[in-house]
Amino acid sequence: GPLCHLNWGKLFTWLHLIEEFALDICNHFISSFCHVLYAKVFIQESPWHRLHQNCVSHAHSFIFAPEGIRFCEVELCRNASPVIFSGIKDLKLMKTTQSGFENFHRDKYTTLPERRDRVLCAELFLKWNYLECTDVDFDCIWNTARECVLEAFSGPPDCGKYSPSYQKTVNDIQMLILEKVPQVLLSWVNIFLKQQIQV
Ligand SMILES: O=c1[nH]c(=O)c2[nH]c(=O)[nH]c2[nH]1
Repeated sequence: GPLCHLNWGKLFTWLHLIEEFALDICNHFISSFCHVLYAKVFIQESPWHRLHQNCVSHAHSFIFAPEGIRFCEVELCRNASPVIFSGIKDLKLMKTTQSGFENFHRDKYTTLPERRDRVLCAELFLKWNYLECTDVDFDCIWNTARECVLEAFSGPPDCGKYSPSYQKTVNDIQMLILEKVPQVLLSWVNIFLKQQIQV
């Protein structure tokens, strides 16, 4: 499409942060074409890490790190401020204990028993947007948000933290992000259960 006509070499020299790169692309289309009123760009990183054998970097082999994929969505309307979302997807986490599902509403159709101990294996998706889009340290905020997820999901290393439902954990993650990252306006968090092994 029209992207083929961009000078990719030049664009890549601007590529420090995916959020800034996405905003550059939105600005490019809005400023280049007067009939373009709205632009939306989605970018996700591919976290390939070079393999190491006995502390020697491999010449050509890489491993895809499943540490969560960083992405952003930037929306820009002509004559308006951009809306920037940053997020983490495909973050796989597991708790082998300290997870249950209890105290949920029951009716005559409910068959699911309450659980006080189960293995919770989950894939997380989260994104957030910003109160202000200027002078934002996107890298630092992304790392802090990720630490909030890991901390709220797992609790202290020695004893952990009991989760009575993944919904409660979603809420804990969101509360911690709002507490630790004042630049965040709203956050969206989803936990998809992958496997539930009842204990
Ligand atoms: O934490 C949980 N929340 C649910 O809503 C749910 N539903 C289900 O089958 N297992 C679970 N676990």
